[in-house]
Order: sequence, then structure tokens, then C-alpha cells
Amino acid sequence: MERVIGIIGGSGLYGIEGLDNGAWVRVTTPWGDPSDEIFTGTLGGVKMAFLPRHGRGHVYSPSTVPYRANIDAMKRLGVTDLVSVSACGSFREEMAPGDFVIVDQFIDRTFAREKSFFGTGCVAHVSLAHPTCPTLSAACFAAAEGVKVHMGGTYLAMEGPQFSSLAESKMYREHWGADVIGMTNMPEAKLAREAEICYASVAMITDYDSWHPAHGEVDISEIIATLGANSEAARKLIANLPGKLGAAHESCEHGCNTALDFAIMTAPDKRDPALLARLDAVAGRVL
Ligand SMILES: CSC[C@H]1O[C@H](OP(=O)(O)O)[C@H](O)[C@@H]1O
Ligand SMILES: Nc1ncnc2[nH]cnc12
Repeated sequence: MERVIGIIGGSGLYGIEGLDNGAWVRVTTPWGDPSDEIFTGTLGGVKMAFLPRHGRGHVYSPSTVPYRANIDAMKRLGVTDLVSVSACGSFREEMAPGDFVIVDQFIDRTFAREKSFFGTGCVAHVSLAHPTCPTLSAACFAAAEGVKVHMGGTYLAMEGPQFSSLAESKMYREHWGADVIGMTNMPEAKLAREAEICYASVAMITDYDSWHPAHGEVDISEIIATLGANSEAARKLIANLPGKLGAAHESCEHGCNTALDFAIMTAPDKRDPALLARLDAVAGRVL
């Protein structure tokens, strides 16, 4: 299958440069409009699709990002490999502002978002034991240049938009084993799995949240300054990805592309035709 690399750019990353035949395209989905148009083109002969998660100009809050439309739109564009780039706080001394973490686990504490494409009339349960794709994650690690990268880490997804209290920050760090915190990778990772797209998360550390006695509270100006300093490393990683992955996407050996094989529970004669129609891109392979 032809590889298409999708990038969802988070806070501070609203566009990418250097694509051949680059153009912003409007994609419509049965789940509403994505956060913005999607910038498509090729890099080193590999197709790319870039979507700013919050929209250009940072329009959507973490709670109102249209996650389902974003993932559906990527699927419609043929995206096989989806890389999330996000700002995050750190719970670990050694994971310092400026470093990147290739996240491999999540704790989902979000509660005010649509988290599934499925529901009444077509119920499905996919595995999320390993929410990120090891192959794509390894490629992201290899593509990083000029930045310290930590391979593996647990990302706590909070609802926001306010940052955590000191008590929450200490609980996540000392008792829950979280390494980093952000507001957007859930339900994005869950939806990518339902859409059978390989997903990797590159978390750019911007702060120590509020637990660190020497660093005080999270401060948005500190976050923006660190993001500014880091955006070049993020762009470099994205630019190097096609070379690490190549133009052909073999079926994922970790099962990302076959997540729906045994997931759908609803009997064929009980399925809701209206919901099935909305699932055409995401689950068309098995419906
Ligand atoms: C700019 S600080 C808080 C904001 O930044 C992160 O966004 P993203 O994950 O899209 O990079 C965080 O999750 C919050 O939404
Ligand atoms: N400390 C933090 N908590 C939640 N989201 C963040 N994004 C960047 N820093 C963050």
C-alpha cells in the first residue's frame, strides 16, 4: 500500500514547509469539519498531510478540537501513519524542558469529548493495550536531530483548559506513574486505533507542570518561549521521517491496520444504516 504520512501539529506548530506541490485542501467528513484545511504534498517522494490540531490561529481549545473529524479526514486522505506533535509538561527531573519524549502509553483523564466512532447501532471494542505503533515510534526516534529524545513515556491526558493543581500534579507523578502531561492526545490515539491508522506521539516538553519546587507554577509565556525554541527540531524530525519510513506501507506487524478484524459486536441485521454510512472511511474495510 502507498504510504501517506499524516502529521497533527499541536500548540506552536501550525504549518510545515518544504513539501513539493504543497496545497491546503478542504476535507469534509460525516463527523463535521476538521480543525482546519489540511496541507498536502510530497516530501522525498512520500505523500504527506499536515493538520494543525487547534486550527491556524489556535481557534479550538483541547476540549473542542473536532477529534473525530480530524482522524476521519486523515483516513479519507489515505493516511497510513499518523504522527502527533504536542506540547506537554514533565513529571520527571531528567525529562527537561526542550527534550522530546516518544510517548508509548496514556492515562486518559478527559471526560468532555466524543471518544469513539462507534456507538448505538454499531458497537465495537478495539484493543488499546499498546496505543502507539512501535514501528512508527522508532522511526520518529530515528528521525529526531539536534534534540534530546526519550524513548517511551506515559502521557496523562487531562481535560483542561486550566493546568493541574499542585495536588493533582503530585498525584499523577508520585502515585500514577505518569511521565508527561498534556490535553490532546486522548481521544486522538483511541480514534486513530479505531480507524486502523498507525499512531505515534512526539511530546515536546515545555515545562515541569507545577510539582517542581525549583520551577514554580506552569506559565504560558514559558511554554510559548520553549515551543519557539523547539519548533525547528520538530520540523527537522518531520522532514527526516519520509527517509526513515520509505514510500511503501506494509501491513503493520503490530496489528494497527487490522484493529477492527474482530472488534465489531453488533449483529449485521441490527446495525444502524445511518451510522454505517458515517463509518465508510474509518471502518469501510470491515463493513
Ligand atoms: C499551549 S499550553 C496548553 C496546550 O498545549 C498543548 O496542546 P497540544 O497538545 O495540541 O500541543 C496542551 O495539550 C494544551 O492544549
Ligand atoms: N503542564 C502542562 N499541562 C497540560 N498541558 C500542557 N501543555 C504544555 N504544558 C502542559
